[in-house]
Amino acid sequence: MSRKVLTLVLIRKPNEVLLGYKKRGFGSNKWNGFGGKVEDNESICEAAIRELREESGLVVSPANLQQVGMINFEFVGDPIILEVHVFTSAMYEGQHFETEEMMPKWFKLQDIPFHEMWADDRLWFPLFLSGKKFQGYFLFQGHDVILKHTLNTVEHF
Ligand SMILES: CNc1ncnc2c1ncn2[C@@H]1O[C@H](COP(=O)(O)OP(=O)(O)OP(=O)(O)O)[C@@H](O)[C@H]1O
Repeated sequence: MSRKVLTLVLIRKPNEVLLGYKKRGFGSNKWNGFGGKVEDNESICEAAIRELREESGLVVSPANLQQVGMINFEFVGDPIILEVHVFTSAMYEGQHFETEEMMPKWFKLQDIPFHEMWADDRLWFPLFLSGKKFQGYFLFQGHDVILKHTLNTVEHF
């Protein structure tokens, strides 16, 4: 088993969250936060900020980035575990814009499109939205079916 470290950033307003519609690559045609692979020369936080900027145009400073989750994903038949570090910020600069990879859009919390998101999101978003920190593990069969999972709140990262 090897690991790939990824980031996921969810920008919040009191009653809204910014999601991006992924137009290509892994998780395409799904709404998700902004993120991607951590490169060799950067920290996980640096990668989170870079991916957010590249995919949405928004800029967040390290002081405003809070880690809220850590999730390990395993796919049946795939030896690579995805280790996703989930961050949030309520402070940002810039205007979001559409990029080659993502189409950003604000969603009211009651209108989050879970039916067009990764199946795990429906399970952990409620923790994130209520301000809890969490750690999870999901075993997927294909991209739609969760065979088993664990999800626990944690005090801090
Ligand atoms: C399985 N359940 C899942 N649920 C929620 N989110 C998931 C996820 N699995 C992956 N993610 C996120 O999807 C993005 C993929 O990023 P991905 O396109 O692979 O990265 P990156 O932009 O570096 O790739 P390219 O440079 O285009 O190859 C990245 O934010 C990652 O955290």
